[in-house]
Amino acid sequence: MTAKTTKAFAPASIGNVSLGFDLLGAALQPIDGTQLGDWVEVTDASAFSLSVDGNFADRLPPGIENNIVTKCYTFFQNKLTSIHKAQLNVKVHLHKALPIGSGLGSSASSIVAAFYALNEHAGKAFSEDALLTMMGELEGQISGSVHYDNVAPSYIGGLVLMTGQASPIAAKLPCFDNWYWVVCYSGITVSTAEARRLLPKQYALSDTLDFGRQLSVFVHCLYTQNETLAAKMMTDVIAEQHRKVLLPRFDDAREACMSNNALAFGISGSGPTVFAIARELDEAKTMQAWLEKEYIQNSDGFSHICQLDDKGTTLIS
Ligand SMILES: Nc1ncnc2c1ncn2[C@@H]1O[C@H](COP(=O)(O)OP(=O)(O)O)[C@@H](O)[C@H]1O
Ligand SMILES: N[C@@H](CCOP(=O)(O)O)C(=O)O
Repeated sequence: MTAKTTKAFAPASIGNVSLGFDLLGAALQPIDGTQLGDWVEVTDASAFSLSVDGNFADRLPPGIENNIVTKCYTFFQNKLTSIHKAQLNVKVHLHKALPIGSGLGSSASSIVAAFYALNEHAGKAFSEDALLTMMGELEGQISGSVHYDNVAPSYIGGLVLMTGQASPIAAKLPCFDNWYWVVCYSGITVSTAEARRLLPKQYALSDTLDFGRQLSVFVHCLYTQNETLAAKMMTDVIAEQHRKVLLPRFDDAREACMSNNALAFGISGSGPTVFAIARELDEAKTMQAWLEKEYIQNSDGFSHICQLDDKGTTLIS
């Protein structure tokens, strides 16, 4: 008899989306069909083990105990035992396709794929919010504080707003179906935890007023489909000015994309990936060509033209 196997794919994501620090995130699907994200496979076995492959597997910390997927398994198993008095005897395989410290929600993608596959394998033992809480907890262990703006979109798909409540933790928003999201990973590494330490502990009242105004007007625009006003709200008063020092050629990249009709441009998560929004595919291609030539720093870098991935995490075969 063949052992039961469950395999889940979790897409890359843009945290913050410029105007929603820790509160807004978007899941990505390259338009050329590339699978931009990690997958995790769980198979019945007598004892836990973790194997890893994929383009960025060799950049993971050595030792399976240091891989976030092992920590996900332990965390899930403890919850399963304490709440359902059950045991999940499995081996786990991680396909690491997303570069680490890239600003594309790399750790989130591994975490989400792992929890999703474990939960499906355990017969959907936990609800969506219970599982999302676990994902946020593990993401917090990596970055130093719990934030859902990568795990939530990677899990449920689309453009997602965090509620700050235990249930629902996240709400999917409408967006503009015609938008192309051009992402470019420069190839260097930025630690999310370190990029968070760069931020001030307190902000000026004027910045907090701008933050609240921008996010609320943006959400209004999504529901009224006012693309022009929505795009005007997409600037970052919280993180960009403090983090862009870590990103060589960030200002040049903004200038190049905006002068090619980008609706918005910003840092994806904590960077170094940047994103630009284009209304037309030929404009997206022009921005991508510039970013590939000028923003990428080494052979690890890449760029994709994406749309929002509305499905989020899915089972794959
Ligand atoms: N499966 C994994 N995927 C990504 N990072 C992992 C994984 N397991 C452990 N790590 C560690 O977690 C940290 C992730 O760093 P972080 O800057 O948060 O990356 P990202 O922003 O790409 O999620 C790194 O220190 C990395 O070595
Ligand atoms: N809101 C977080 C998002 C981090 O995203 P990542 O992809 O860089 O891990 C932050 O800005 O710190």
